[in-house]
Amino acid sequence: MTTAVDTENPDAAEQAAASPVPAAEDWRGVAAEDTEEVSAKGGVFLRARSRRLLGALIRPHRRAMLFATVLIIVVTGFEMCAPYLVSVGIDDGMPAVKHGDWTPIVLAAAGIGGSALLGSLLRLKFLTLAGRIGQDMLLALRRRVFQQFQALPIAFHEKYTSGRVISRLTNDLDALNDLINSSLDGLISALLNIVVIGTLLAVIDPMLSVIVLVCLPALGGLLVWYTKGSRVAYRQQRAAVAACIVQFVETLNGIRAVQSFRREVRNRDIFSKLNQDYVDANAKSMMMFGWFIPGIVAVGAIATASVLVFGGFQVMDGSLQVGLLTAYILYMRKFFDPMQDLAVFYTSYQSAAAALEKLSGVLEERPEVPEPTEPRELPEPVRGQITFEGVRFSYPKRDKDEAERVILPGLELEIPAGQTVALVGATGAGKSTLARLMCRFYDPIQGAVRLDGIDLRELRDRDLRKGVIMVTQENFLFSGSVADNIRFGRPEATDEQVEQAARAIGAHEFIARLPEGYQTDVKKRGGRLSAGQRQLVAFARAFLADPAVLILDEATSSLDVPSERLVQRALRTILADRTALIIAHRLSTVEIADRVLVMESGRIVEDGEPEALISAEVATGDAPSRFAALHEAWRESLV
Ligand SMILES: Nc1ncnc2c1ncn2[C@@H]1O[C@H](COP(=O)(O)OP(=O)(O)OP(=O)(O)O)[C@@H](O)[C@H]1O
Repeated sequence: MTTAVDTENPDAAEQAAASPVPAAEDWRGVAAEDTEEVSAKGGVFLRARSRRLLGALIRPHRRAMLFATVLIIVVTGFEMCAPYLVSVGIDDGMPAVKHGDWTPIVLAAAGIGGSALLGSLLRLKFLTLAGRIGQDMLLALRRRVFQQFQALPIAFHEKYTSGRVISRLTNDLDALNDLINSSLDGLISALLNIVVIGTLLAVIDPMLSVIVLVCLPALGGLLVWYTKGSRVAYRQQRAAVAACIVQFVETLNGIRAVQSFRREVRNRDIFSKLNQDYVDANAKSMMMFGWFIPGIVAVGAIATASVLVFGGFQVMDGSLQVGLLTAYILYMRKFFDPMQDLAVFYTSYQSAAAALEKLSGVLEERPEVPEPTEPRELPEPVRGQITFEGVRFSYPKRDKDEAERVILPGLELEIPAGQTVALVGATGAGKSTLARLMCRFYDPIQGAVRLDGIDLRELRDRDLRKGVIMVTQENFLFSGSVADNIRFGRPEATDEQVEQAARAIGAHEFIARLPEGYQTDVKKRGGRLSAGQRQLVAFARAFLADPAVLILDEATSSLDVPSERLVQRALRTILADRTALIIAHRLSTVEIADRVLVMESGRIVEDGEPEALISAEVATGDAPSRFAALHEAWRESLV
C-alpha cells in the first residue's frame, strides 16, 4: 500500500520519496482502487489518466462545446444587464417622467424585459446543447466501459467483484451524469459572474468595494472549511456506498445459499450496519452543507447591510445616485449567490473526479493475457494437438505481500490430435488449472502451451476461442430461447442445425416437450430448466460450435444416471473427431477415454489407457496404481 506524502513531516515525506515509486505503467489499471491513499506521484498519474479519458471523450465534441461556452457567456452578459438598467430607470427614467418624458423609463423596462427574454431563449439553447453533448459523451463512455469489461480476461473478473463492476456502470456513470447535467453550466456562470461582477462593483464604486473586499477572507475561509471537510465526508460516503453495493450484490448472487442456510437475518443486520454507516456519512456532509450555505448567506447579508448604510451616506452627500446604489446591491447578490453554486459544483466534481479515476483505471487495465502484437495464423483445419512444454504456473498474487504458491511446477504433456483424455485426481490437484491454461484464461510463468505447435500467446483470441471451447459445471444459460442458447457460439446457425445438434447429444426429446419447444424462454440463468437439462443445452451449444478441442470440466456431474448414460452415448459422437480433455470425479466418464492422466500436486503421476492403469501394479510391489485405487473406490461408492 502506498501512503500519502506528509508535507508537515519532512521525515515521512523523505521516506515516501525514497521508497520505490510506482512506475507510470503501474497506474494503468485498477490497482489504485485497492489503495487507501495515493502517493503524490501516484496522484499525478491518476489525474493524467483521468485527463486522457476526459480528453478522448471531449474530442469529438470540441466545436459544439466551444459554441456552448460562447452561448453561456452571452447568456451571462444578458443576465447582467438588468441591475444596470434598473439604475438607468431610477436615475434617468424617473426624473424624466416628472417632466412628462416616459421614453427613458420605457426603454429601460423594455431593455430589462428584452434581455431577460433573449437570455432565457439562449439559455434554453445552451441547456439542450449541453445536455446533448453530455449524453453523447456518457453514451460513448458507457459503451467503452461495457466493451472493456467484456474483453477483460477471466483472471481480471476473478478478482474484480461483480459489485465493483455494477458500481462502475451505475454509481460512477451517474456521478459524471450529475456533473455534466446540473453543475457544469452553474460553474461557468458562477465564475463569469464572480469575475465580471467583481470588476463591475469596483468600477461603480471603489469605496463600497472595500466592504466587499473585507468580506472576501470570510468567504474564502468558509469555502476552504467546506471543501476540506466535505472531501473527507465524501470519501467516507463513497466507501460506505461501495460496501452497501457489494453486500447487496453478493447476497442476491448467493440468494439460494442465503435462504438455505437461513442467513437472511444476519445479512439484514450486516446490510443495516453498512447502510447506517452510509446514512451517517451522508448526514455529516449534509450538516457541513447546512452550515456552509447559511454562512455564505450571512456574510452576504452583512455585506449588503453595510453597503446600504455606507452607500446611503454617499447618496445623502450626493456622491452616489440612488439608482447606482440599487444596481450595486443587486450586483452584490449576483456576486454572493454563485458561491453556493461553486460549493454544489465542488461536491459534484469530487464524485465525478473519483468516478473518472476509477473508470479510466478500468479502461486502461491491461489484460494479463494480452493479444499478440504479431499474431500467427492457425492453419485450417485446426487439428487439435495440445502440448504443455515445461509449464510452470502460479495464480497472480492478490497483494504484493502474498507468498507465491506454485500450482504446476513444470508440466510436460502431449495430447495428440483427436485423443480423448480423462484427467482425474484429488480435489485441488490442479486439474481445472490445467484446463484454464489450455483455454488461455491465464499464461504460464515459464514454458508454453501450444495448439498445433503454436504458442497460445501468439494466437489471436478469436482464433483460439474458435479452436478450444470449455464447458464448465456452471453451464451458464442466458435469458432467451433454447434455440438462441444453443446457437450462442455460432449465431448464424439455422434452426435445422440447432435441432441437429440437440438430437446428436440427446436433448431434442426434452426440448420438444417444452411448451414452446426450441422457442421456450429459459428465463434468467436458465432457471426454467433442470440442472441436467441445462447441461444438455450447454453440450448442444458446444457441439454446434464444433471446436477442434473440447474441454469438459466436471461437465456431467449434475446428471442423474439415465441422463448421464444418454450424455455418455452422445459424448462418444461429439468427441469422435476432436481432441477432448474431460475432468471428472465420476469415473463413468472415463470409460469413453482413450487415455487417463492422474494428477497430484500439479504433477502427472500416472498416464496410460484406462484398462491398462486399472490392471497395472506399481513396479516396486503389489500395490494397485493410484488410478486403480480411485476406480475401486468409485465402484464401491456405486454399490
Ligand atoms: N483463481 C485462483 N486463484 C488462486 N488460487 C487458485 C485459483 N483457482 C484455484 N486455485 C488454487 O489452485 C489449486 C488447484 O486448483 P484447481 O481448481 O486447479 O484444482 P482441481 O484439481 O481442479 O480441484 P477440484 O477437483 O476441486 O475442482 C488449489 O490449491 C486452489 O486453491
